[in-house]
Amino acid sequence: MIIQAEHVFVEYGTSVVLKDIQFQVNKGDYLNIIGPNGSGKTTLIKILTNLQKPTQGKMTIAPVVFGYLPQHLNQSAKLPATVYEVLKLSNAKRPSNEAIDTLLKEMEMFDLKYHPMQRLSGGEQQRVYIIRALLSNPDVLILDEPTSALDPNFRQFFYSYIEKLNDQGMTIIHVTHDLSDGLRHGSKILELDQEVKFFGTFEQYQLLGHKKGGHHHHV
Ligand SMILES: Nc1ncnc2c1ncn2[C@@H]1O[C@H](COP(=O)(O)OP(=O)(O)OP(=O)(O)O)[C@@H](O)[C@H]1O
Repeated sequence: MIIQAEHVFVEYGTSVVLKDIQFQVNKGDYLNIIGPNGSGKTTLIKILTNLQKPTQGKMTIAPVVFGYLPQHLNQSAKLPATVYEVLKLSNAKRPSNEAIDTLLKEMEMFDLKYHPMQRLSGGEQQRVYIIRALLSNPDVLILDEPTSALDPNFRQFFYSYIEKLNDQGMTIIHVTHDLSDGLRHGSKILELDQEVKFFGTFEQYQLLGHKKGGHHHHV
């Protein structure tokens, strides 16, 4: 067991953002967190990454390494640092140059290694942050809307890459608006709208009449 939420509430003054949340994540799970704007997804991720505490209830988190790919690109994208500097220096683990080069090649970014971040496109910057998250070799990888700036080809490549990591035992937590992305057999779904609307496998979710890709919310 990596994460266990028991009756978790988050309240801001009188407004209840998360209500009686219960779910658990086991090692090797692929969990998709879905729900409309304002449904509490980001708040839940903040609790998982220890940036926020529940108002009530208990969130138990195993002492494992979390990697986090945030929804919004970091402002460091405006700094004159190069791709290499961002990967090497902004990573607590100080990854080896070999590990950096391998991932740069896999993500088709090697030619841009010494380019300043501020001159990369949005999708290229997003790839750099993907590589940075992977370089920390996390036990649990949290992806918050990771593909918003990625073109369809790279998006497909990205998800098959993530599936491979999941096959090797990495736990994946994927926040998304679009269920057509990143879904695979055996993956689980946590549907939020203040409270848990659904928690179970993708197959169970389909049995309830939900279709792949049919879960559209305004972004
Ligand atoms: N610091 C805060 N103070 C008061 N209300 C907050 C605060 N942070 C978030 N909220 C409210 O909590 C609710 C849930 O926000 P949250 O960011 O978790 O939603 P979300 O599901 O991630 O939405 P989106 O899909 O738009 O990213 C929103 O109504 C938001 O206005």
